[in-house]
Amino acid sequence: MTTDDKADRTVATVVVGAAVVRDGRLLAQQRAFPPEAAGLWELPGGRVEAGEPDVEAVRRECLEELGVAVVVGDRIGDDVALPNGMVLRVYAATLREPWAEPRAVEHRALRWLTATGVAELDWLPADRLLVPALLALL
Ligand SMILES: Nc1nc2c([nH]c(=O)n2[C@H]2C[C@H](O)[C@@H](COP(=O)(O)OP(=O)(O)OP(=O)(O)O)O2)c(=O)[nH]1
Repeated sequence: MTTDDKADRTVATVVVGAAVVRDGRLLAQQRAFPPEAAGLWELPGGRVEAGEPDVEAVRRECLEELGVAVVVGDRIGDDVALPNGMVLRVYAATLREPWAEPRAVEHRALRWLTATGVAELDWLPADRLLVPALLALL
């Protein structure tokens, strides 16, 4: 086995998050499970599948979780290490149809946040580290 093979095996799984902004507000969603995360807030997103480009994963997760199509923009902030060995990587996004209304398909609630709301929300720990980068979008 070469050093490169070993490196490939240790690449962390990426969880993509979408920082969807409309009219100066950021979209956040409240987790319904697992019990230790229920009630905390996160960005729409999820695990990138094998061979899937990050941008495609952001589009897929937004369709699955919110029922809306998004246009994916720049990366936001740095990758954040998650406790389970994965990394959270966030991309800016906008609704492809600005009038579309996202729905909480798998989550407890959705909220469009002002800057004050972003600063004060009960985020998952990894997302809390991204708050300065998220505020810069608003
Ligand atoms: N989607 C999302 N996951 C986050 C964020 N912050 C954060 O720590 N996570 C964690 C929670 C989970 O451990 C992991 C992704 O979980 P997920 O349930 O969204 O992933 P998934 O859609 O691929 O779901 P599944 O296959 O596990 O059912 O990343 C965030 O802002 N968005």
